[in-house]
Amino acid sequence: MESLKRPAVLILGAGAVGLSLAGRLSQVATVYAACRPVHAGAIRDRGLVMEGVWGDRTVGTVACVSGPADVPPAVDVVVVTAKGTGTRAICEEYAGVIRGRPTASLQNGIGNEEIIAEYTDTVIGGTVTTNFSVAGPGHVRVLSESAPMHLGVWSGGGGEALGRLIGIIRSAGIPVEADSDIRSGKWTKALLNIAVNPICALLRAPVGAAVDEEIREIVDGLVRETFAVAGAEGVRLPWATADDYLDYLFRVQVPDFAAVYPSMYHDLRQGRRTEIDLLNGYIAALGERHGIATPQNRCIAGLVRYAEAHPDAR
Ligand SMILES: NC(=O)C1=CN([C@@H]2O[C@H](COP(=O)(O)OP(=O)(O)OC[C@H]3O[C@@H](n4cnc5c(N)ncnc54)[C@H](OP(=O)(O)O)[C@@H]3O)[C@@H](O)[C@H]2O)C=CC1
Ligand SMILES: CC(C)(CO)C(=O)C(=O)O
Repeated sequence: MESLKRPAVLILGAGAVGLSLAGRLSQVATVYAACRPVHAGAIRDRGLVMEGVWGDRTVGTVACVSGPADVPPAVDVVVVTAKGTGTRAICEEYAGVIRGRPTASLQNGIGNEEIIAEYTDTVIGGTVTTNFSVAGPGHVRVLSESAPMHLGVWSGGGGEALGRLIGIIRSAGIPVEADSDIRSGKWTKALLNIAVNPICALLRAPVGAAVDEEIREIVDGLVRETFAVAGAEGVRLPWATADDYLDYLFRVQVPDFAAVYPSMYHDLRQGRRTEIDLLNGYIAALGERHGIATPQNRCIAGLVRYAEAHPDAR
């Protein structure tokens, strides 16, 4: 007989994405969120405040954890939403919890699932094409949503776990689809981040800045180089050519996110390391390996690294 137990989800690295997800999933699951004390304190005091397209509400049922000792054995599935710069550290910290449990990543960039796979057999890759930000302690804002979440088995026999996780997310009312080629899915999402995240972070501009004639030419170069590198890596993207993707980017994605700031913008403003080496920096490094010139990605990655290191430049 099917168990009627409420599923239990642990979210590792709960900030803009993870707390928003925790707020929604807590309608249908028991949710534990590993977050920083500033969020945990506010959430314990008055609940998690959510605003935007995922609903305006205060959620009183998210349980914040401050270390693996706080995590109960009943957890069924783990979802990592830390920045890619913190994936290894959080996997190390929660290694005993992750081991033996299906663990999903909703992070941007390339390389997180490989790290998680060092800690558990069943890894689920994922993407989320929605804009989240932290408005204050224990307070998140969800603005534009452009596509359903995508989840797919990365490694291990995770078909059943994938189905369960999709069921939980869908029953919370979040649009989600199974992706039979999540490696390509991660690259597909990365195209958008490569195209707009560093530019908006450096210019302190929302995504709509990409339509400016001068900026559009740079975006064009970043995307063309990424297509060339993806081709050399044997990644199958849903668009046959860079021009086809650029058409989608400027017709759908840029308008959907025109007024909002991407995650890398917040990283630079707050003096945090960015995910540049999982995005444009990764393309530049792979390009070098394949003998493909990636001057635009090298240039933008260098500018972001400089801004990371020099407070006056951000
Ligand atoms: N924001 C967005 O619109 C979107 C973001 N993404 C991706 O999702 C991922 C998360 O992004 P986002 O939510 O914006 O990032 P945030 O920085 O808002 O959230 C991550 C949170 O995890 C915390 N954290 C890191 N390590 C630990 C730890 N060991 N224990 C407890 N807390 C920890 C961070 O704290 P601290 O900062 O102190 O390290 C931070 O509060 C990224 O890969 C991003 O690119 C994907 C789609 C949209
Ligand atoms: C889709 C987008 C641009 C939403 O903000 C994102 O992935 C990010 O901010 O990193």
